[in-house]
Amino acid sequence: MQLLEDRIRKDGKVREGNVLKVDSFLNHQMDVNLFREIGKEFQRRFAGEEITKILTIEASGIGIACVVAEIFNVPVVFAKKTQTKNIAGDVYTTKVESFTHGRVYDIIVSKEFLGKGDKVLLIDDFLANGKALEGLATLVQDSGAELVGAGVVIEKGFQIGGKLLRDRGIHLESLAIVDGMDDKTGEITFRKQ
Ligand SMILES: O=P(O)(O)OC[C@H]1O[C@H](OP(=O)(O)OP(=O)(O)O)[C@H](O)[C@@H]1O
Ligand SMILES: O=c1[nH]c(=O)c2nc[nH]c2[nH]1
Repeated sequence: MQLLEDRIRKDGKVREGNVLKVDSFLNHQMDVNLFREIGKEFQRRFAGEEITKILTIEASGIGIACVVAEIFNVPVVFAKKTQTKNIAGDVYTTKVESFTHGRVYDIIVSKEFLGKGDKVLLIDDFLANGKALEGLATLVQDSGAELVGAGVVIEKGFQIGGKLLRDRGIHLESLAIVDGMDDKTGEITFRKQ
């Protein structure tokens, strides 16, 4: 998606440890006009698919998932990374290693909000090692819902997640795939799609 690649080149910062910092428009401050264009692009790429629910994971997936859910006119559910009193009880749960927090979370979704009959599109801001999306796919599977596909805003194509998910046969759409980035020069290379 050209608009997104241009924005990453303009405002993205390459950091040590394979981190691309895009917090001025994607996952801290959020440019909702850009989000709307991203949502429309997901709508185009998943046209013809029946989708009844969007599923994401806190925290950084929530903003973009809400805009996508509005465009698809379906509810959005986010997996929580911490057990809270008001969600105790019947939950689907699995372990996810967080890329930026450097720790493992027991993520949870209430059984009330995911189950048989749901046709689920996963949405997230980033795909790196694939832990977050794999965890969400596991929750969908455990719930008996159908996994329609996964949409991510930025895939770091030099990390393993995209390959793992595509090898599992998941319909994955990444709006920008970064194939290389250099923290010394700041250079970012995108995959031609
Ligand atoms: O493909 P992966 O290796 O799983 O990386 C992608 C995940 O990493 C980030 O979450 P993270 O837990 O790092 O931070 P957040 O709490 O800001 O969402 C991002 O929001 C994705 O969910
Ligand atoms: O802001 C971010 N930059 C990244 O490179 C990344 N990888 C996973 N999650 C991420 N979030």
